[in-house]
Amino acid sequence: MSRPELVLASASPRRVELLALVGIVPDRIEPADIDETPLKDETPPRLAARLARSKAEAVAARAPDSVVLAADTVVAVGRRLLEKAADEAEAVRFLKLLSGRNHRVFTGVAVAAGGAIRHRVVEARVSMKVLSGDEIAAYVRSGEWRGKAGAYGIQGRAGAFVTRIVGSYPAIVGLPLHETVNLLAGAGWRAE
Ligand SMILES: Cc1cn([C@H]2C[C@H](O)[C@@H](COP(=O)(O)OP(=O)(O)OP(=O)(O)O)O2)c(=O)[nH]c1=O
Repeated sequence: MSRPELVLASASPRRVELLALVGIVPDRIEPADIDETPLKDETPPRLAARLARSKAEAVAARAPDSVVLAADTVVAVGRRLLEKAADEAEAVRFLKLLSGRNHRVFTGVAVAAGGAIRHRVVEARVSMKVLSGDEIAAYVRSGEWRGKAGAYGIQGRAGAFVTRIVGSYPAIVGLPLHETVNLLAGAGWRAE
């Protein structure tokens, strides 16, 4: 029996690269365009779950016979929730908040198949060294922060800012691989 089509509901190039590491190549990529505004008093893990599910549902509505995979990554520091920075000034603010502290990264991953949807939320804890004003300015100039939750990329230059992580590294980069493979297997989809 042939496998159903696998659709990745994401515009994130990192998610494609992470899937490739475990031998998963989506048949199609169709980013979901949804409103990512948090609800009032929504916790970071609930937000990551809701957005991952909404992205998967939005694309599954147009591809009911496919297996649809989506994810969402948010950063939480203290009581603050950090999504993607809108501009350089916001990126500077985010990096000042993360400097010399621990924060948490939550990635929700959702798989929709056959009218059902299942999800997981994976947490990682990240410690960052104290960042000087010059380091923040140089990092923001590099542009690497664009399109990344919390305005940094652990897989890039900001990897040198990180002193310790507890939890899933691929979840920080945008997709927890263990949970993703399990969710896909639960939906009857396995890599060849
Ligand atoms: C913390 C962190 C996040 N990120 C990325 C992962 C996600 O792509 C992005 C968070 O934004 P998301 O809204 O999760 O995803 P996206 O906008 O890139 O793509 P789509 O909504 O279409 O799926 O931040 C890194 O690449 N490295 C990091 O260290």
